[in-house]
Amino acid sequence: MAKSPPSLATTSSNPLPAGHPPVKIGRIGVLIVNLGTPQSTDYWSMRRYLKEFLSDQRVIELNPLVWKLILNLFILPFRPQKSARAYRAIWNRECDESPLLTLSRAQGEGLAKALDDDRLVVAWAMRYGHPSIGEKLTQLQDQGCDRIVTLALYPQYSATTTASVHDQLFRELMKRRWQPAIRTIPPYYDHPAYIAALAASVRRHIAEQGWQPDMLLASFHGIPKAYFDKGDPYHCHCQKTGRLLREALDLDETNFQVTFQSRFGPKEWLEPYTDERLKALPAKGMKKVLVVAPGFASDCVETLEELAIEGRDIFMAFGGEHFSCVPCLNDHPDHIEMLETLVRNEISGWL
Ligand SMILES: C=CC1=C(C)c2cc3[nH]c(cc4nc(cc5[nH]c(cc1n2)c(C)c5CCC(=O)O)C(CCC(=O)O)=C4C)c(C)c3C=C
Ligand SMILES: [Fe+2]
Ligand SMILES: [Fe+2]
Repeated sequence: MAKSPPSLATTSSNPLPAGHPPVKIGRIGVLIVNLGTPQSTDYWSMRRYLKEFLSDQRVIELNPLVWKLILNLFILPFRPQKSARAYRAIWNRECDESPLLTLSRAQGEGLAKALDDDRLVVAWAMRYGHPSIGEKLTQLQDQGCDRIVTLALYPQYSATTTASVHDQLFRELMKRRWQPAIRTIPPYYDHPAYIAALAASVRRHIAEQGWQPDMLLASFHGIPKAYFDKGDPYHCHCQKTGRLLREALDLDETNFQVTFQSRFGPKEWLEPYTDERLKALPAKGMKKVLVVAPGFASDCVETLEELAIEGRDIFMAFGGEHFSCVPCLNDHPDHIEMLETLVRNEISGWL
């Protein structure tokens, strides 16, 4: 049942100097944020996206001047073509957009419907590219939100992702005279509703495909090992999600493993690497493999291409027989309900 905003101060109840724009207050903005994705798969769109992403010092912790040189000389002339091939293989041709964009919109709409309250305004944004955090912040304030709760759609905290979203949010706030009050939702890697939604998605997928896997790999995006050594809690969060999911599915270490994918650059990243594990499993008699990607709130190039296409090719080339990927939680009702629970819990003190 939709409720009215508690107080909406307008020019009639709150006289303002002549020419001052009307002031609306009293609503709560709910801003969900994912990583971002290219607008198109042409060279310049890919390059723009990669440049913004890879210029973030939370993502690449090298000396900024040295990295700028490497990025411009050795990465941006080549990487856009390589990435574009991957994106073309999974592009949503019906809407002519990246799947991550389609799914983020669906999540925003699903959450707005689930919350169904006139005091709340739901928006979705991307850390890199569009729709940006700044654009959405302006829209929320224009709609009378003087309190904003943000939810970075990364269940496991990492400085490379969650902190980067928060950095950008506060960078945007630095430009504003009248800042809203802010709450940021904590990482939810061990939330019972998240684990239950993941476990249900695995069980559903096994029932649909009709074969029992010899091994379930829980593949998370990697980060450089050096970041973990310096104290990033991401690895621990992934391990805890993995253990809770394994327990929820009643599996043990012989048929469930946590692995890390998406290595970028020559340095060491978190191990074990997903592709190396996929190569090794058939020789150990594990020829039926299922992969779930609990760290990704939405299917994206990393799950649809790197796991479902490249991962399958690798596994089959090394003697695998059955391979399948569990879809991410996306806009499934279990996921929307879990996001709704996180938001309601965080804003309960504001209502
Ligand atoms: C040093 C580089 C990278 C770090 C560190 C990193 C961390 C990280 N990323 C995600 C989630 C996603 N990454 C995605 C794509 C992607 N990631 C990197 C590099 C790093 N990521 C690149 C260069 C790309 C682009 C694709 C490519 O060229 O390979 C995506 C998908 C976006 C999409 O459009 O579909 C997601 C999601 C996490 C969770 C994470 C650290 C925990
Ligand atoms: Fe990434
Ligand atoms: Fe990748």
